[in-house]
Amino acid sequence: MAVPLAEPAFRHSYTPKTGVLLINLGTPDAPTAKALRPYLKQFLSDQRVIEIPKALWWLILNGIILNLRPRKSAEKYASIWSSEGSPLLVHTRKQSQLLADKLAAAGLENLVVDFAMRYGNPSVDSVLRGMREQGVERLLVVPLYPQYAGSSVATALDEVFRSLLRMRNMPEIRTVRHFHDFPPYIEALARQVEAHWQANGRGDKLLMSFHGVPRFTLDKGDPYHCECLKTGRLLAERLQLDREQYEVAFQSRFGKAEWIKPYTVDTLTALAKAGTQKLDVMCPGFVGDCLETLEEIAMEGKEIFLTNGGGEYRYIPCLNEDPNWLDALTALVQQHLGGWITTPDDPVQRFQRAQDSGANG
Ligand SMILES: C=CC1=C(C)c2cc3[nH]c(cc4nc(cc5[nH]c(cc1n2)c(C)c5CCC(=O)O)C(CCC(=O)O)=C4C)c(C)c3C=C
Ligand SMILES: [Fe+2]
Ligand SMILES: [Fe+2]
Repeated sequence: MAVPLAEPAFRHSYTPKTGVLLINLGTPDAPTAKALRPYLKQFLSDQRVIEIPKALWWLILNGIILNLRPRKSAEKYASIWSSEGSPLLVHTRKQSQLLADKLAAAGLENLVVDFAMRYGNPSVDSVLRGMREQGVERLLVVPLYPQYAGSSVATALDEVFRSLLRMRNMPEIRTVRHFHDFPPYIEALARQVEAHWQANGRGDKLLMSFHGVPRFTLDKGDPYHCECLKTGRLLAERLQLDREQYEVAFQSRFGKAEWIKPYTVDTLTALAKAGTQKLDVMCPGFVGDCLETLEEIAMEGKEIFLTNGGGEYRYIPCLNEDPNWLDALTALVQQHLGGWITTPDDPVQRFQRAQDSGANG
C-alpha cells in the first residue's frame, strides 16, 4: 500500500462540505499525434479496458498501436475539435457548472461540485485533492455513463479508490453505479427525440447506437449489454415505438476480437440496403457529444448509410446541456445525496444553527 500523503492541517469547528464529483472518460489535450500518444497509452494500459496478458499487450501497444493510432486518431479529433476544445471536455465542464447552479438553486448548502477525467486531464487525483483542500468530508462520485461496464464505470471508481488509498484523512464516500433505467434520464432522451421529430418530421426508423464492448465481457458477467437493451426498450416504450420502428446496435469496435452485436456499421448498411428513406440516429449511452458520436456516428455513419443507398440520415445530438437532462442529473444526485443533503430546513442544520446562535449569543 502507498504511504498516505500529508493533508491540510486538521481544523476544529468548521462546516465540512459535501463533494459531488462527475467523472467522464477523458480526451487528449490537443488534436495532435503528440497529445494523443500519452492519452492513448494511459487509456489502453488500463486492464479494465484491455484484458490481454500484460506482457503480450505491452509489446502490441508499444510496438504497433502507439506508433500508428495517434496520428490517425488525431485527424479524427481535429475534425470535431471546437474553438472551446474537445467536445467531451467542453460538455462535461458545462454539465458540472450547470449542475452546481441547480443544486444551489434547490437550496443545497456547503456543496462542492466538480468534474474529472479517468484518462488525461483534469485527473481524478488532482480534483479530489482540491476537494479535500476545500473541506470536502463526504463525497458522491457520479460516473457519467448511464449503463454500467467494467471498462467505463468500474475503472472510473478504481481511479477514485486509488486516490483515496493515499489519503490520510479519507472522506465518507458514495458511488453511483448506473442510471440506465432512471425515469428522468429516459424522459430527457424521449424529449430530445420528440423535439427532433417536431423540427424535422418523424423518421422511418430510430437507430440507437451504444458504444460496444468485447463479447467475452458479457459471457464473464458484465451487465453492460443488458443495460443498453433495457435503456433501448424503455425509450422505445416511452416513444410508443413498435419493435420494427427502432434498432439497437453497438459501435466503436476496437481490435480483432468479437464485440457485442449487432455492429452499428452492419445495421446502417442493412437499413440502407433495405431502402430506408429517413433514418434517425442517436447515441443514448453518451450524455455528451464526443469523438464517438460526432465523428464515428454523425460523419462516418452517414457516409456508410448514404454510400449503401440509404435516404436521409438525421443525427440527433446527445443530451449535452439540455435542460431536461440537467433536471435528470440533478434528481439523480439529490437521490444519492439522501441523508447527506443539507438544505436550510434540514433538521440537523436547524439544530446546528440553534446551537451556534446559543453559543454566540
Ligand atoms: C460509453 C462508455 C464507454 C465504454 C463502455 C467504452 C469502452 C471501450 N472503449 C475502448 C476504446 C476506445 N474508446 C475511445 C473513445 C471513447 N470511448 C468512450 C466511451 C466508452 N468506451 C468515449 C466517451 C470516447 C470518446 C473520447 C473523446 O475524447 O471524445 C478511444 C479513443 C479514440 C480513438 O482513438 O479511437 C478508444 C481507443 C475500448 C477498447 C473499450 C472496451 C473494452
Ligand atoms: Fe471507448
Ligand atoms: Fe470510435
